[in-house]
Amino acid sequence: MPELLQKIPNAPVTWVGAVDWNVRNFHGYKTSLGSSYNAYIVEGSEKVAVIDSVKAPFSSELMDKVKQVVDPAKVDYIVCNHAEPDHSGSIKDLVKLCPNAKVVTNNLCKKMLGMMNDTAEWQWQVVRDQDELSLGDRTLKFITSPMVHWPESMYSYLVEDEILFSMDSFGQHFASSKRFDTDYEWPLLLRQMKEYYANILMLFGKTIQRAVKKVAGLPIKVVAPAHGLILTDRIPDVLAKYDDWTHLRPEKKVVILYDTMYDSTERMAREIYRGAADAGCEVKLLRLRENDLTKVADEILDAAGWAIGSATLNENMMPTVGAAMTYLKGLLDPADKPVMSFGSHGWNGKGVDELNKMLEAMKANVVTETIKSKFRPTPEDVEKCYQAGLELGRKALEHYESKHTEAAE
Ligand SMILES: Cc1cc2nc3c(=O)[nH]c(=O)nc-3n(C[C@H](O)[C@H](O)[C@H](O)COP(=O)(O)O)c2cc1C
Repeated sequence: MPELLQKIPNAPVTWVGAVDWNVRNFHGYKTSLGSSYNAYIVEGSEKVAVIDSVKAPFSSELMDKVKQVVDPAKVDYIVCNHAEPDHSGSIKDLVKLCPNAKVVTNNLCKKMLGMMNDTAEWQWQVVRDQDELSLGDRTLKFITSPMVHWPESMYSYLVEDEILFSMDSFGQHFASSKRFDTDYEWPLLLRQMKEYYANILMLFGKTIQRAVKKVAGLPIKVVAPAHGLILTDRIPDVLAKYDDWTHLRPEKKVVILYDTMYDSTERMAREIYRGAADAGCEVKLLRLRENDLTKVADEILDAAGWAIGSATLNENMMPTVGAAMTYLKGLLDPADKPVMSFGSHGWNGKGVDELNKMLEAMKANVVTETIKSKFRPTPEDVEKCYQAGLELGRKALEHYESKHTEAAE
């Protein structure tokens, strides 16, 4: 498919990745617009490097594209920035296709690739932070970026053309025949980038801040991530958004997550909604039966506060609520956003008790007493929910102020 080879303008770099039009579930993440696995060829005057590879089912596509750009025997280096199989899954085939190529990566990534592949025959060039590799008239520089997204993650930087190969950071799950941010309106790019950040990177805010600081002094004309569109025009906008997201700097927004069997918990959720809205917050009400975890993470990322409610089912919370809590426990650390819990039960209310144990385990910032109702909420329960919503809304606004004041200092 030669039409899908795309060059980065004014640079000896060709995109040779694969577009995954049909993926709708990426280890649980609902990828409504599909994705892409981006790989690149850099042609220096003396040496040629392939940067990253694609998910194994797309391997033959990558091999065909590499052959269209260069004689595989003339590929000197295969750079691996991240060992996750969606980017490293075809390295084994590249190694076979390019008999003279060394796999260039850091020591930890080398070890991980060894645990995922039979690497006995691979030739290696192990690099460290800030090492440079000459391709003749071009230079690749390697910048380690641990925990963006795994411990072995690193950036590659093409010095002369000022291109940062940013691996998972600044990526988006976005299938397209177009390759650049200039091909789309900002709101769509932003939506895909935020959803990706929330679901893949939210836990790594601090390590991403460190990595961004490490490359902040470099001139960067192009950010070429391992998923989605390549950034040329929108780099400052994206960096500003990453600054907000990595600091979990919220909007004035409260998100209420809940599930219900016979609507009593929903009645409570609606009253909390009324209270938080009266406090001055935008409020989102998400019933977890209908809203997937991808949406939950996306909404929580920029929430200043949240509430979580469940009916009691068989002495536990509802499974949809348990799934949301498990997902959020992984993504929210520290869980300093103000939160409250609530729910309806018939006789022992163990569902909300279990929910509270999970809030405790995630060291959540619980700001109101739990509200439990027996079957249908009484007028007193309804009033309690309204007041708790009001309080949650106020705490959320305080949280918003403190996060934005921190930023201004
Ligand atoms: C299948 C089933 C299992 C239940 N298990 C429990 C239970 O273990 N403990 C309890 O207190 N209530 C239990 N209940 C009662 C519900 O929690 C109660 O009806 C509650 O009001 C439901 O809230 P909802 O209207 O938000 O769905 C159960 C109800 C159903 C239908």
